[in-house]
Parts: sequence; C-alpha cells; structure tokens
Amino acid sequence: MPEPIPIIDLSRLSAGSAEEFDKLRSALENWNLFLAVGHGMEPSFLAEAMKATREFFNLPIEEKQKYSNIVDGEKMSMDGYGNDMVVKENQVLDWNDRLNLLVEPESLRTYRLWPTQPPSFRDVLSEYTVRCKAATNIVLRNMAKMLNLQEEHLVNMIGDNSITLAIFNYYPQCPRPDHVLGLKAHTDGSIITINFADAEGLQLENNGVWYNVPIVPNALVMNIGDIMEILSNGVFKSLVHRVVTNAEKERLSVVLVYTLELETQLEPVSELVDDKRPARYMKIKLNDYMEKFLDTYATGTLAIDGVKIRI
Ligand SMILES: O=C(O)CCC(=O)C(=O)O
Ligand SMILES: [Fe+2]
Repeated sequence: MPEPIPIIDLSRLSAGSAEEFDKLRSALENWNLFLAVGHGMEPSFLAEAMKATREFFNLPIEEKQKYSNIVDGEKMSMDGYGNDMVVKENQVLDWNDRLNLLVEPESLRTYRLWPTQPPSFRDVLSEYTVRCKAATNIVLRNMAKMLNLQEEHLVNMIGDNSITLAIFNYYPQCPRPDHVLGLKAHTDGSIITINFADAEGLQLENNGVWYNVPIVPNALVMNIGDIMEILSNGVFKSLVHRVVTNAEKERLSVVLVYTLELETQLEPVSELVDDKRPARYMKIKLNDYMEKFLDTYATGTLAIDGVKIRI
C-alpha cells in the first residue's frame, strides 16, 4: 500500500517551504495527483460554487436544454449542456450529465450558453476561474522548479489565448453501480486539472490498482494531464482516473481544465530533451491532439498512448 494521497498546503508552497515542495514532488511522482488546501478560497465561496452548480442541475430539463451543446439539431459543440458526443458504434457511455463552458480566454466565452439560473451562476463561475488560476500558478511555478526550468516557464506558456474549460458533472443515483461508471477511465487533455466534488466517487489508477480519492472538506483535487506529460518529456505523468456510480447518492463535481492555445505545437520543452533523454512524444498541434482525444475517449482508449515514441 503506497503512502496516503498527500494534502499540499499551497500557501506554504508559495511562502517557499522546502518541506512542502518535497511533499508536492513526492505526491506528483507517486500519485500524479494531490489534494490542495491553503488555496485562498473561503469555504463559504466554495459552498456557493457548489450550490450554484446544484441549482443548475436541479432545473427542469426544458430549462437546461436552453443551453444545449447541440448545434443545428445534430453537431455537438465543445460548449454547452448535454452528454458526450456519440461518435462510435461501440462507444461506452457514461452515467452523467454535463455542462461544459469555455471560461478562458474571455473573448471566446459563449455567454448565450452560460446559465442565467441560478442568477449567481455567472458571477460565481467568473470568480472561481480567477481564483483557481492563482492556485494553479503556484503549482506550475513549483513544477517548473522540479524540472529545473525558470520558475515562470510553465506559467508563461499559458498565454492570453490559452483555453480553459469548466466542466460541471452531475452523476445521478444509479440503480446498478456494478454495471456502469459515472465516467470511464481516462486521462485529461490538460496541463493540469482542478476538481472540486461534493462526494467520493473519483478513483485513480496507480500501478494497476484503483484507489478512492478521499473527500477532504474544502480541499481541491489537482491532477496532471496529458499536456504536462508531453511538455515535461514524461517526467510528470498524466493521471488515469474514473468516477464510480452510487446507488444511494447523487454527486456533483466542478472541474477546470487548463490547456494552451489551440495552435500550439505540443512537444517536450527543449530544455528537457537531450541525447541522454530524447523526445518521448511526437510533435502535434493541440487542435489535432484534441480531436484525437475526443475520438479515443469515446472508445475508452488513451490519446497520450498514440503520441508516445517507443524508444
Ligand atoms: O467528477 C469527477 O470527480 C471527475 C471528473 C473528470 O474526471 C472530468 O471531468 O474529466
Ligand atoms: Fe477527468
């Protein structure tokens, strides 16, 4: 049994604590994930964000459909309310209901798809976006140090046009939790992902074993995504995770997925490639990677496996 999933205090990290830095390093090495406290968001603010999410999903279906992700009756857009795009005959569907909203860059927000009910939803999401960014930047500065890069290297890669997606997940009670997953096993197409959930259900894979990610009040779950694995030339690994269903309880999660500009050529940072450690991932435009990502997600395979260079 490995050590328990570590809880990292971001305020200690930003104050330069060497002990917290080592703890974060070991969390990332052993789990590809950690729980973050000291992120500066008051419990009352997090409760408000969760309440707004719950109130949205509690709306009548006709109300939620106003934000549907279906364009012209058939195509699905990245933004909006609805389930996964069904793109394959053999697709395994998830037991969940989702709302996806692009939150950054602000110029690309589709406010038409931002719920007006509950009335607090928009403001809470805008504030949540700003406050999570501060938490993410603390972690990215420390991860850059671990890679022997300049402290701002990763923070600076997230430019003004980088895409951040908010994903609101609702998992209804499920009569047969032994038969269906809330979300099938996957990695995130992110640099880093921040997840705030109201109940257990998230599981991570570590050396072929599934572990429950505990709920620690007011802690955020932060995990490594595919983009970070590629940028770091495999030093950091993208987290394989899934969500199980529950017969008695419904569950909600609010997830922020940080990516780059869609035109970015994804490849390992040049400082991390040399003769001793050649590039382990193929070069690919983020846009193209995202397309592969949706395709592989649908069939339950991993996009990251498709860009690994076998050495
Ligand atoms: O609901 C959760 O806790 C996880 C959601 C997730 O993994 C995702 O939206 O990518
Ligand atoms: Fe995920």
